[in-house]
Amino acid sequence: MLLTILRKMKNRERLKGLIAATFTPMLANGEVNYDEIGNYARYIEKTGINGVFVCGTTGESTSLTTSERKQILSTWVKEAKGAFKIIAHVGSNCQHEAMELASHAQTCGADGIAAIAPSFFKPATVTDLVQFFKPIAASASNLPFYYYNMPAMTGVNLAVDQFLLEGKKHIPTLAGTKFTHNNLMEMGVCLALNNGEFEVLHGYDEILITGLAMGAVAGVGSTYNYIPSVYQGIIEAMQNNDVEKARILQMRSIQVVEIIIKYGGGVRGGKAIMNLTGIKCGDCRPPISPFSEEEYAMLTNDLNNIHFFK
Ligand SMILES: CC(=O)N[C@H](C=O)[C@@H](O)[C@H](O)[C@H](O)CO
Ligand SMILES: CC(=O)C(=O)O
Repeated sequence: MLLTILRKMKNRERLKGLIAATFTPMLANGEVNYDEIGNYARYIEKTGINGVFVCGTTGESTSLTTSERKQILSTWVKEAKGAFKIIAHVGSNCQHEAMELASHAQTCGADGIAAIAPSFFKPATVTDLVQFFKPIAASASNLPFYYYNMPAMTGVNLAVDQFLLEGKKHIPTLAGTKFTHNNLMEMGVCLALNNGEFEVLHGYDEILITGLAMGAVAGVGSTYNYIPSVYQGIIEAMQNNDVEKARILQMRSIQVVEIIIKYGGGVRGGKAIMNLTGIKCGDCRPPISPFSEEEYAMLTNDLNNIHFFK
């Protein structure tokens, strides 16, 4: 059994390119708009994005019930029809809920799972974190497991390289980390471990160029949803050693990120941009406030000023 898992993990396909962190479409009454996921999936397929990261930060997982998270994931799997990869975020402050989500992700046909650190009661040590994740990963024993590292949101800033090394001893499916942090030294150390044993998925879109420079080959991001060609261009330019071109494109992404920050960040501002680009994502759930008509007008104006729609 363990040997089979280890063999499968060794031969697994590594993630490459852009993985869009999906927004969760919502109706005016605050319910999840499952019907829109089909349009969303066809849009993703058209853009050439390599995969989606479902119900992460951008998908407002912490504002969803476990049963909603399951239904959102199943809908994505159904609508993707195998055209792109599906990584299910199963993290929760409640280990048992995360285990339930992980087991569901495997049953419904996701390609991998990821989990963020618990952030109310925080793990004090790397060992605590490994022990927290162990049964979660084991609940989807055929799927690669990624540790979603995001200290700015969780307040958990344990050494990721140590987590990977210690985690591997207890979590046979541990594939790597989704690294949403500005500590590029730590990122480099993770990438270099055991001659590149672990996948390190780049986190912050506005500095994708730096992650690629360190050696990352895949990224998970919210703005990939609406400016995929900018990031596809950055990846291509870096592959061609055209740093200057990559930098120009990265500055383009920064212009857009500056605007979303003005409107409350990647989740709130990003969801509003999705609405403007034609995928009906609606508003966020409380405590993130709804977007007013005035704000939509201001946002459109800001985006026009940087020729976003061209
Ligand atoms: C908080 C959050 O959603 N982080 C995302 C993923 O790591 C990023 O894609 C950011 O949204 C993006 O880099 C804009 O800051
Ligand atoms: C961006 C990202 O990784 C998330 O939404 O979780």
